Amino acid sequence: MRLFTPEAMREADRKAVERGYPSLLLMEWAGMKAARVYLELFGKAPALVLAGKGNNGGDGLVLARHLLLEGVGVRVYAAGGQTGDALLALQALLAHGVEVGPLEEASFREGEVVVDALFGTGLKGPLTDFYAELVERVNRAGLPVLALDLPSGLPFSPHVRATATVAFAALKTPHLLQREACGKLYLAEIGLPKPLLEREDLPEVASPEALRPLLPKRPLTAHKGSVGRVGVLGGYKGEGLRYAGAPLLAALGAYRMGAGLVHLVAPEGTPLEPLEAVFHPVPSPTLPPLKAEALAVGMGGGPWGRAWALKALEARLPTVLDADALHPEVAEAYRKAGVPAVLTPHAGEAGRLLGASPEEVAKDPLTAARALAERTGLAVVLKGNPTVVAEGERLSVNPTGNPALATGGTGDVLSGAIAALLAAGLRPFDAARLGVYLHGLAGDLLAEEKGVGLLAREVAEALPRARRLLQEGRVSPAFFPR
Ligand SMILES: NC(=O)C1=CN([C@@H]2O[C@H](COP(=O)(O)OP(=O)(O)OC[C@H]3O[C@@H](n4cnc5c(N)ncnc54)[C@H](OP(=O)(O)O)[C@@H]3O)[C@@H](O)[C@H]2O)[C@H](O)CC1
Ligand SMILES: [K+]
Repeated sequence: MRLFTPEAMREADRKAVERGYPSLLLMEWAGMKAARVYLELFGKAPALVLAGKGNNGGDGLVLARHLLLEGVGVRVYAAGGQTGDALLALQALLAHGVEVGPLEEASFREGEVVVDALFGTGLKGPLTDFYAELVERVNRAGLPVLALDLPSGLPFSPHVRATATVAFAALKTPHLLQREACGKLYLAEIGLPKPLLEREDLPEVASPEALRPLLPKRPLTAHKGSVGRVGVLGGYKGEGLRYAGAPLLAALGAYRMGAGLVHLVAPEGTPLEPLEAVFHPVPSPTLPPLKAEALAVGMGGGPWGRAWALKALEARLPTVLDADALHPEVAEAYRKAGVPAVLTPHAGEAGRLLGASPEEVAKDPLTAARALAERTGLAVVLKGNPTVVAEGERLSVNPTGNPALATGGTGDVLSGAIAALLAAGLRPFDAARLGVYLHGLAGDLLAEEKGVGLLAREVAEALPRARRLLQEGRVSPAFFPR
């Protein structure tokens, strides 16, 4: 599944028509599928449909007709000046005897659900005047809002804040970068010829179908030395022990992602946990002899972070570099040595590596992740909402995860988990996108059970469940394709 820009989507639309596909069919499917989502979410609650004059409005007029046929009360207000398919959709609705009022007269009534069909991918700039006010009125009305294709106004402000959004044909960048405005996301297939959606040049949205084949197999003859051993190097012993738990959490993440054995190289005095690890207490950053296929480095390293990373480099093993190991000279040393590595910065750390502010990075994580991958020549996991994985030209946007994961130590668990996948033989880009996906899914499972207040170790503990769901093809998708 690819992440489209609104322009790329319009291009696909245009190409379908060039191939002879009747665009009215696309609109009919879009409106019909959106009506289905409406019924699923809001049952027979009456609808207030607000339709613009373009094709997004046309989708809304189709939806109104399908809701009417299902016995749902509809009040429809539309902009004037429809042409083409949108005009046909209007005529079809009028033929059913539905009154369509001018948008200027739209009013909100208690108990109604607003269908936002004002603007979709055709918006050319921020809304102003009448439409800016209308969008603010929608938001102030306090009614549930179902947005068609995109909450109107995105990617600019002001924009509608929807309860749910039905994306047509493919997800578009605002769906993931401005997810807050979209509410619950649905993806509706509307009959576009498949090849038009296969755009290798666009970022991938990580999907269960794409990731499942990457899961490391575990043969009957497996033993702890054959499924991937991980070395965790981190921690700091200076003014007191700071973040002493970080390397331990990475070790847990590695075990829970299926590592056969985890070596824990940490400062003397670090608690000897988890019991299953092989402990190497050291006075300062060193690389003791250990049998491993991958390393996770830097967690809780404080001022030792750089030293840990440069010592670890001597092993010449695939390595996850996190937190205090994230320095430009470290990245450069790994690139020069040709050692495969995965950098796992958050926006602040990525900003430090790129010479940009955290806000700039967070605003456009796709560009930032790509720039960092290009600059370092390494795989990059840019953690955030959404988390973006980049390597060379490839970009993967992760759909799993939720704000409950914003708690100390979850990043350490992720480092260990990715290292376990590297140790099992996955390439950096694949280990990164699979690790990120499962880590987010583990967080989603927990958030559903417990809400906010998770502990990082619980996220590690939920990894096997997430992995099994993916393995067995039972992940209920973040967006519901239908
Ligand atoms: N993906 C698909 O294959 C299909 C998508 N469909 C739906 O169509 C919309 C896109 O429809 P389009 O007609 O291209 O555009 P919109 O409906 O989003 O909006 C176009 C109108 O908006 C006006 N406009 C543009 N910018 C502004 C602005 N800043 N302020 C006010 N008005 C603005 C524009 O007017 P112009 O006079 O400037 O041209 C248009 O009138 C897509 O999102 C889907 O919902 C199809 O239904 C099925 C196939
Ligand atoms: K809309």
